[in-house]
Amino acid sequence: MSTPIVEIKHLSKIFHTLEGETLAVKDFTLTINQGEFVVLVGPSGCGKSTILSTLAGLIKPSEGEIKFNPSKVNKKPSIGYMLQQDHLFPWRTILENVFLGLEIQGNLTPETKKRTEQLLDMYGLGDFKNHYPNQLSGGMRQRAALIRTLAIDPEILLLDEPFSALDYQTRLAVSDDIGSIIKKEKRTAVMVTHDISEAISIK
Ligand SMILES: Nc1ncnc2c1ncn2[C@@H]1O[C@H](COP(=O)(O)OP(=O)(O)OP(=O)(O)O)[C@@H](O)[C@H]1O
Repeated sequence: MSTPIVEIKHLSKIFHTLEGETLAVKDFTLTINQGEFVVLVGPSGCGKSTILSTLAGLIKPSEGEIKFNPSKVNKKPSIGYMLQQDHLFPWRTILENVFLGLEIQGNLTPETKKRTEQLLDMYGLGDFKNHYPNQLSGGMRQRAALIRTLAIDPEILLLDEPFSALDYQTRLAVSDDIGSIIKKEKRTAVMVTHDISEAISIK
């Protein structure tokens, strides 16, 4: 049976700026089940990033509510957020980059190090762990960015147009690649994109 991990109910968000008000999201409702891969597709400016930022807790809804783990008395799951650019630090090796989230959490232990190195090996970056980001292709860097996000063991992955910095052909190959990693790791994921072919290639 499918277990809901997030319930978004009647979410609306209005941004107030000096120029006026922008209704970024209007009455959005969605239930996401454990292990589900949800892709939200829509044109630029339709409010996709706002939905992700609200899910991540970075901004507050103007109306509506988000319930996490409704069956476990609203326990907030850990969330990993992957952005449009890979944001790997050029002066750190791939290994040092994928350890970053764990370091920030103060959770870089022999066990978490080992698990992260296993992810690099499993997903074809084991031979590149001592390379620097500029020595890797765009697709490999994006894979490294995903492994950095997975290293902190998030219950929900949020992906904001994670392939938009890549050229078209690489984008389709990498989205397929990243989609299968996320499924293999049995993660719940929410991805937003304006590109319908990208959404379809995540099968
Ligand atoms: N912090 C903010 N302050 C004011 N307006 C904002 C803010 N963030 C987003 N908006 C506005 O809200 C609307 C939705 O933006 P959002 O970034 O969520 O859309 P999007 O679908 O993710 O588009 P894109 O793919 O271009 O990022 C846009 O009109 C945008 O200008």
